[in-house]
Amino acid sequence: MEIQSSQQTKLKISLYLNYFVHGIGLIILAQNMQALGNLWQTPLATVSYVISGVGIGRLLAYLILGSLADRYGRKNFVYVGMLCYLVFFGGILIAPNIQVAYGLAILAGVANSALDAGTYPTFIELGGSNGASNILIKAFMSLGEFILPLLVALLDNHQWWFGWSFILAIAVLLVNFVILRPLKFPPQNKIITKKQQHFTRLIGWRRWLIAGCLTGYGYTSMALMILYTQWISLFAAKILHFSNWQAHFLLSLYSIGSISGVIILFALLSREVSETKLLLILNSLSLISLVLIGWSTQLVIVAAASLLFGMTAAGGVMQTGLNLFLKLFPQRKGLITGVFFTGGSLASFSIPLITGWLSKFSIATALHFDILIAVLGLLLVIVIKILLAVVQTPDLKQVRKRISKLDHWIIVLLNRRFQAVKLAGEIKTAQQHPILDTKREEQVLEQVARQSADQQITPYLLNVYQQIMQNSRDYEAQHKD
Ligand SMILES: O=C(O)C(=O)C[C@]1(C(=O)O)C=C[C@@H](O)C=C1
Repeated sequence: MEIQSSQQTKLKISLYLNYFVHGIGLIILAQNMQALGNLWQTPLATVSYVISGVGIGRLLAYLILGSLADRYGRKNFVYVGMLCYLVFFGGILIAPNIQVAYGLAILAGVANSALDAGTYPTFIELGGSNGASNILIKAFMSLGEFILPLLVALLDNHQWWFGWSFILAIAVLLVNFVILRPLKFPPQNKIITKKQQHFTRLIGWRRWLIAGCLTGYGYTSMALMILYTQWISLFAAKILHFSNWQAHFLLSLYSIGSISGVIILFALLSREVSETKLLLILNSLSLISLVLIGWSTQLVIVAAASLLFGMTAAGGVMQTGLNLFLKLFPQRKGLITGVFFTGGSLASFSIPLITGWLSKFSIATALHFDILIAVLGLLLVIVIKILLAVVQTPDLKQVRKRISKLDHWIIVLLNRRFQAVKLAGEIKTAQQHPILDTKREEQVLEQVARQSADQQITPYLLNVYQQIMQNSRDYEAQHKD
């Protein structure tokens, strides 16, 4: 069931459009603090408290929605994300008080989680080159984050209603609903490449360790960016004694670096450059640039290092980590997306708290903490690289141990299946229905084909199931009275 390439392009555009809206959603509350404060008749600090609801929503929803997305289909979750955002953008404009606004902010966090759980796995399942498309998600988010402040300033200059920026987001979402509705998503959970099959040889503690490292990487990769964007301007002004303009310009350089980083990374991943190699290079470079920022006092060096840091730490390196994670665990892509971004959400939540405390010693300490995070991130990537390099074919004894463990579960489940089948047989006898139900058997086989994780295995699974059902019928016939 290949999707036509024109359909694929439409699907990609539609998924990207959502992230343009998401980029707007990320900063729309912060950009309209004054107007919203007036609307709810509350001070700015209270509006800022509402913004924290988004983080809570994400933390609550990522794991739950991620695992559900594996069961109920990607498209439904993209819909849920869009719908939640629609309610958020519309609701904020008419929220009667701060409590309702807080609830809506939580909903924005849920929207974020649902979109991610539906979208990232889909891009991987569309196949193609190394998940390069996932990197462009970052570019569309940046586009939204770039356009919104300009729009807010335009509305403000003309003293027009601030709500128009919310209406823009609603309009894009509505148009996107129309675009998305007829589009087909790729089949879920197929192991596609030879390389991915190679990774299924990774068993036992190594598999768990890699999963742990990649989850940790979800935390460090997000923490790296959050910390820098929060403290760099203050650090430059107070510690390096740069002018106010220079201090803020560092953040702009970081953004320019980030956007060029996305383009470079997209090109490299499209050329099938290995993800682990990229992670290693990018994390080493961001560590070097942070060291330069932390210890140089020269404007030119700090400025160049900020550009490099944006390029390497905020140019899609997080998405690259997730791509790798998804390829290693292709059966539960939704759940993996949820786990990875839960790490990221924990970073967004904890870094402001930790660095707030560190800044009591000095702002330099807060910024230098980013170097520690960069070292940690690099170490995680090195461990991942080593573990993947030593993936070897396990010996016969190990494989058989694994087969025996799996057989144990299969037997438990088959026992339960036969018990249920017996019950079905008793009901059919009572209602005078025949034992054989061809239509039902077709449904069972369809479900097997749909849920199979690997298309190459599907015909064998279908054979096994035909045998199981034949034995079920025999069992039902034997216990008829
Ligand atoms: O669903 C039933 O009616 C069953 O008896 C179970 C079952 C099965 O094994 O799945 C067995 C025989 C029928 O032909 C259809 C399905």
